[in-house]
Amino acid sequence: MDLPILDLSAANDLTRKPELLRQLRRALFDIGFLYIINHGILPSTIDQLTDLLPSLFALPDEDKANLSKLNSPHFLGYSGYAEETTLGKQDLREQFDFATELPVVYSGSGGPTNGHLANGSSNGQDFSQLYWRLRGPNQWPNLAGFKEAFTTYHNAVQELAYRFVHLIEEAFEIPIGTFDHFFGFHQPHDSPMEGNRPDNNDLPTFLPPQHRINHLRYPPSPPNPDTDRSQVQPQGVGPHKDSSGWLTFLLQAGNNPGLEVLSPNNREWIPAPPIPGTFVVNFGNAFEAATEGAVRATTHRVIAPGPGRGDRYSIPFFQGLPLDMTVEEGRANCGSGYGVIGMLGS
Ligand SMILES: O=C(O)CCC(=O)C(=O)O
Ligand SMILES: [Fe+2]
Repeated sequence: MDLPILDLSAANDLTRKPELLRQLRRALFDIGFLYIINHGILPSTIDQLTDLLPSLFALPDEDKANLSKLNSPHFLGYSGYAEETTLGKQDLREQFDFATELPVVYSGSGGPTNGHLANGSSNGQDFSQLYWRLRGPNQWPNLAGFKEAFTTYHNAVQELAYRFVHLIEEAFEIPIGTFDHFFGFHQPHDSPMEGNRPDNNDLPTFLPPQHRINHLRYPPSPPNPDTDRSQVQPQGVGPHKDSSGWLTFLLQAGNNPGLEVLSPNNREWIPAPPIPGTFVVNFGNAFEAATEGAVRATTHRVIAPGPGRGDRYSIPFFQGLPLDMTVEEGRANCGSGYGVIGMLGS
């Protein structure tokens, strides 16, 4: 089984669009993983960021320590090689985690005053729940051009993500813009795209969410005479579903393979090698919950490069959701309001 490759240029061509939407429906319900090509992001936007990855990871240890995620209540920053684990086993990668640059809103102990954003504005919202601590600014590395390259990339993938959510709505045959309010767009005209949801008046309002963008380096594993079979395939990151976010847009930078996707019958690992000009798209746990399992948050893993290979770099963009949104609110939009996605998938 190969993963489908969807050509997003068909979205602008009325003769090709129906087939694109059919492919998208199949991909959503069958495997939950796909590639997109002709996605509209400029190669220069991608290259400016990926060209900086070797220098980012070559920063002195002291700089990395200063940027440690442990310094950040928002869990943004650096974590060192093999410091994180999946299923009790070390992930053989190091990473810098960044996110949409946003001010602190948390108003519990140590945060700004209840109901006031850190920039002084008040919207009457209660930000005392601990989960609001997750929202806040980045720790920026001292690396010329990085913040600018990151910000340009962030904005471009955010726009792609919202455009892609609209395509999913079309594939589900629910009104375009149904999910817009998850992303802080309260009226269709707030949306960067022309959403046409009929009636938004009764919907809860949310702050625009924070997207998280991890920058990952998987170094080649050293030659290992160990006969332990678990060492034969070094764990870059162990089998998991994406927990933070709605959709994931993964950029595999360079040509080092390693990503594998669990097949629908849970019996085999399907390789998802880098394909130039593409992103890999998959769905997070929240999407699975909101569609009551109709769209799967598919398990995947990364095998770290073997001895003698180069570093593998990748950049997953986890599309954020409002921290105060409940599963019921997610479901209400997928189900009773506009058509039952659970039934579409069955
Ligand atoms: O590095 C990759 O290709 C995938 C990483 C991943 O699945 C994750 O960080 O959630
Ligand atoms: Fe993942």
